[in-house]
Parts: sequence; C-alpha cells; structure tokens
Amino acid sequence: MIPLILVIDDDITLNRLMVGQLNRMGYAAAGVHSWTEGQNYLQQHDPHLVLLDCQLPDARGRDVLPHLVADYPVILITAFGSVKEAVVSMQAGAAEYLLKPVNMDELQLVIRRVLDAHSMKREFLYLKEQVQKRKSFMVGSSAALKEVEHMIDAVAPSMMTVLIQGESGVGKELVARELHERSQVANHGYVALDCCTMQESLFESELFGHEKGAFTGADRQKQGLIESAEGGTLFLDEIGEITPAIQAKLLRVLETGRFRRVGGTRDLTANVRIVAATNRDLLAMSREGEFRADLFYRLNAFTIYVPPLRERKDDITALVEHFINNHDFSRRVNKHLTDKALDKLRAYPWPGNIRELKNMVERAIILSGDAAKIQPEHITLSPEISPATMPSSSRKGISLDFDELPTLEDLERNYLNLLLDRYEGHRGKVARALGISERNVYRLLKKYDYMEA
Ligand SMILES: Nc1ncnc2c1ncn2[C@@H]1O[C@H](COP(=O)(O)OP(=O)(O)OP(=O)(O)O)[C@@H](O)[C@H]1O
Repeated sequence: MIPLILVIDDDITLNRLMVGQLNRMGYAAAGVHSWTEGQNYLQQHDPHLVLLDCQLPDARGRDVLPHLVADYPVILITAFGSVKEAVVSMQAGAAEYLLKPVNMDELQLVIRRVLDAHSMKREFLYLKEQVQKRKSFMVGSSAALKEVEHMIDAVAPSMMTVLIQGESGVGKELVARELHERSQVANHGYVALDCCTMQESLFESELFGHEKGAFTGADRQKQGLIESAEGGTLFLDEIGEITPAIQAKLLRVLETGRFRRVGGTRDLTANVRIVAATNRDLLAMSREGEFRADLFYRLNAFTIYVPPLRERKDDITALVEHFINNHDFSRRVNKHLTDKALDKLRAYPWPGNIRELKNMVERAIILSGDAAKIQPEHITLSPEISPATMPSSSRKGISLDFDELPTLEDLERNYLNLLLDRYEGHRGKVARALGISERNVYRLLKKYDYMEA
C-alpha cells in the first residue's frame, strides 16, 4: 500500500516541488493551496499524513490543527523565524515541523519518521485493545445497559435462578456469562446448552446424562451437562423451545434439586445455578398452554430484560469501536466512523440487534479497505422486513405454485415467504407457525437473502 500524503500550502512553487519530490520518493502526493480546498479534499480522500503550511490565505495552521490531528499525523511547514509558532503548534498536536525553505533530504527523513511513529502507535493501540478485550464483556454505557448491569450485580452473588429475556441478538448469552463471572461460583464451571438445536431424546440425555443400556447405542454411562456444571452455572439458551416432557423434568430440578439420568433409577442432586434465556414471551406461551405456568413462575423469580439496540442507540459508537478493535483481521486500529456514517447507523432500527451490528462492522471493515474512516457508503444495511420489501404471495391457504416439481429448498423458501407475507414480517409469529425458534427463522431469512448474512 502506497501512503497518500496531502500538502496544504499556498506557495505554488514550493507546493509543486514538494508534491513532485514526494511522488519521486514513492509516495502518492496531492497538493492544495488553501484550507477550504484542503477540507474539500479530505471529504473525498483519506491521506496517511498531512503537510500543513502555518500561514494559509484563509486560516492559520495552529487554528486548523485541532481539526486534523485527531485523524492524521500532521507536519507543520513554518517560515524561518516563526519557530515559536511551530512550538505552539507542536503542543497542539503536530507530529513534526519543517522550516522554510524546505530541504528535500530533511523532508524525506521527517516523513519516514512520522509515518513509522504513526504505524507503531497504531500497532500499540491494537495490542492494548487486545489485552483489554479479555476484561471487557459487555460494551456500552447507555442508561438501559447500566440498568442491566445493575440487575446483574444485584443477583449475581446469590444462587437464584435467573431468566434473561430479550430479542434475538441483544446479548443475552453475554449477560449469562457476566452473571457467572460476577458470582461466587465464578471459578467453577460455566456450561451452556442451546435448547433449540437438539431432538428431545438427545437433549434429555445431554442435559441429564444416561445410564449404560438406557437406549440403543448407550454402551456406557454418561454424565449430563447438569453434572458437568457441578458447583457452577448451567445456562439454558432458548428455554422457550423445550418440550413438555423436558419442562416437567426441569421443573423437578428447580423445585427439589433432584434429577435422574435417562434410564436411571436413583435420584441425583443438582448442585448448579440455572440461568435461562429466551426471546419468546413465556407468559403468553404459558397462557396458551405451550409452556408450563409453574415452570415459568419458577424461572421468572428474577428476570433480567435486555433491551433491543434501537432502545439504546447511545451504545452504537462504543460497540462499533469495540467490534473494529476486536476484529481478528483488522490490523488498522484507528479506523473509525464519520459523523455521517454514525447518523446512518442511528437512523436504522436494527431488527437483528447487536449481532446484526457486528456483521455490519465486519462488512464495513472490508469495504473501507485501507481507509481510516468508515463512510456511509461502506455501510450496507438490510431493508427492514416489511410487506413492501417482500415478494408477494398468496394470503389465503397454503397453496404454493411451481412450474416443476419443487425441491425441499424451493418449498422451504416459498413457505417462508408466504408466512412472512401473512404475518407482515413478524418473526415471532412466523417462528410459531413453523414450529421453530426465532433464531432459526433468522437463519432462514439470511439463507434466503431477506437479510444480509
Ligand atoms: N454489550 C455487548 N458488548 C459487546 N458485544 C456484544 C454485546 N451484546 C451483544 N454482543 C455480541 O453480539 C452477538 C450476539 O449476542 P448474543 O449471542 O449474546 O445474543 P442473544 O441475545 O443471546 O441472541 P439469541 O437470542 O439469538 O441467542 C455476540 O457476538 C455478542 O458477543
């Protein structure tokens, strides 16, 4: 990558001389002659370094420095005799200064030095961020997130069962992890189980374990996750997806602390703290008979609600920074959003919440290439799912028309389309109609390009 250097100097001859010299030195250089032209240039380009004349026709170097130094290393060019001015400017953040008439050898040396120092600084910030990464779990400082933190602090030290509620992608799993880290059992195991990924029979033996011979293929005794998490935390994600039989067994664990392995005849003691999460309305489900009311009330003893991102847009900047700095393939640590890019993010409703924001940042890092600034055009957002953005399909019945015999995928796509149409893009309702979790609907939406992957 060839470093781009901008020269802002109204001395036409010197400007041309420096640009020519810089190009011969292997840099890509551009010259402008006033602060106004400089500002216009910076709106379109993203140089690695700026050479700035102290005295421009429309501005003084020291006055414009604060606008530049946050984004670029700046070398000040100052007339012989105004060294005092140069010192003041260095204090205001200029990386170096050069005296007129500019000696081209000195120019080469100073530029190399400033570019090297700048890239070392970036590397240092990157590594510092990597170290801090281990400490920080939940990023954001909005009032809504503070409230969540407050709830975590309040309940973490007890062994109370906790239910975490919130839309898909808001960070419920992160809250569960925080609860564990801030609990008295933090040095014991933390075991997470996604309840929507397994068949009932497998799920039961995964959770409670099984005895030898309990079913075909059970050729030896196996401990379940409840035992693996002994003394620690068992996190049950997507709790709204468990079947009535498992609901009954889980209720027993919560009420008596006892359970049995599949095929077992003796009770074992469950010494774990249970934390569960869901994006479904368990109260409504219990009213409709889909979820046991007694289990709901047990889980609901202490509920932490994690608000969607659209209700805590103040967290967007910090989250974006966090995802940029923690991105494995991002070596450019000083990438940041322009104000316009941030406005674009704040105006968007984030149906996929923080997961969607994270994916967007990953795309923006790639699309912005070597540029230090992420501009609005680097940000690609999915159109919100609404009837207007969806292909039309029949609103009545489930008749699906195909010219030829459809594949299973054709059926899946068309049926999903029909349900989205019928339920006006409401993912929860589509999930219920399909009998799958909202997270799986989310996966289908991505698979069939309703949302960006
Ligand atoms: N406050 C936060 N700070 C940093 N990263 C976050 C934050 N909240 C969420 N994330 C990240 O967003 C992604 C989605 O979070 P998570 O899986 O915890 O959501 P969820 O609510 O459990 O989603 P689902 O209901 O689909 O399981 C993860 O990569 C997570 O690390």
